[in-house]
Amino acid sequence: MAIVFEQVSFAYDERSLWRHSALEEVSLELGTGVFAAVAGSTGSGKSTLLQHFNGILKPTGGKVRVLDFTLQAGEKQPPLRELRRRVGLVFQFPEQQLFEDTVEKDLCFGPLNFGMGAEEARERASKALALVGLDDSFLPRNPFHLSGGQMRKVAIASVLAMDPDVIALDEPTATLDPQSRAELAELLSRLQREQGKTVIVVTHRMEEMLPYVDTWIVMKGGAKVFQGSPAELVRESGWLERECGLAVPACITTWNNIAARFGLEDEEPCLTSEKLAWRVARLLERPGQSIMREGGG
Ligand SMILES: Nc1ncnc2c1ncn2[C@@H]1O[C@H](COP(=O)(O)OP(=O)(O)OP(=O)(O)O)[C@@H](O)[C@H]1O
Repeated sequence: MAIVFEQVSFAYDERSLWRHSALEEVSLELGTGVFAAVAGSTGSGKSTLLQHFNGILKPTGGKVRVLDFTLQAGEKQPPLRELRRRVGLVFQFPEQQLFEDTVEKDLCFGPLNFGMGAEEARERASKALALVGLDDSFLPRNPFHLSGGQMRKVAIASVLAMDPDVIALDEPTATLDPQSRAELAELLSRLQREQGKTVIVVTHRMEEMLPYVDTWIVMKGGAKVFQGSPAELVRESGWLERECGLAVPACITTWNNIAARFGLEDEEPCLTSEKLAWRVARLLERPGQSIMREGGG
């Protein structure tokens, strides 16, 4: 397992009057090499959960195991430097990730900090930049003078430059244009499929990640209320939408309607518009079939 949470609780300002509980006894397991996504309404604890993956936050109750590292409430913490080399975390706001006056320095910071030579660090920087669709002309630029979308891509590249085993990203597609959003989802999927990376994405836009995700986690009020495959998510989507404020993608709702109409509940759901269109076309080829219910409903 890449990540195991055992009854993990976390409270901000734990010892003060302003104590605020953000995670409540969360248990979960994520296998090595999975593509997982974390959904849930605003304030449900997604970012707090993610920040436990590389020790930015440490549990105030329970135990977190990430790769070979264990973070346990009340126990001595493992060396965080090595944990952070192997688990890259892309923050919700790129300004939290970038601090140098050139993109090159920001991208080389991690590799240099972990002992690489200047040339290798620069190669890593250039490669990571290319992965997110930016060329070397960005290297001398000030990251704080870039557009919001470019800045986010640089923040993602700064994590990729470290070549971590686990990549955790907090709403990475926010501020990206539609094409860049699709390219990023595809890139993350490639890193998972071709390089065996474990990828975890916090997202409010479930539809973007639907074709790629193996495991969905849904948070509510600091608790994990759901973990399952895409097919299980589809089956449970009604109450997740009602009870957890989840913005269930239109293709899930459409699939559920089609599955109910044609008795396909046991079939693997079609979760992209292309697959849905193809499946509906096949259904309509059946003799005497119509997509409309009798009476036009
Ligand atoms: N630094 C902090 N100090 C005190 N409380 C905090 C802090 N950061 C977050 N919280 C609180 O912890 C709870 C969980 O916040 P968190 O940011 O993890 O939620 P989230 O699901 O990621 O929300 P969003 O979708 O809006 O980013 C919220 O009630 C939030 O107000």
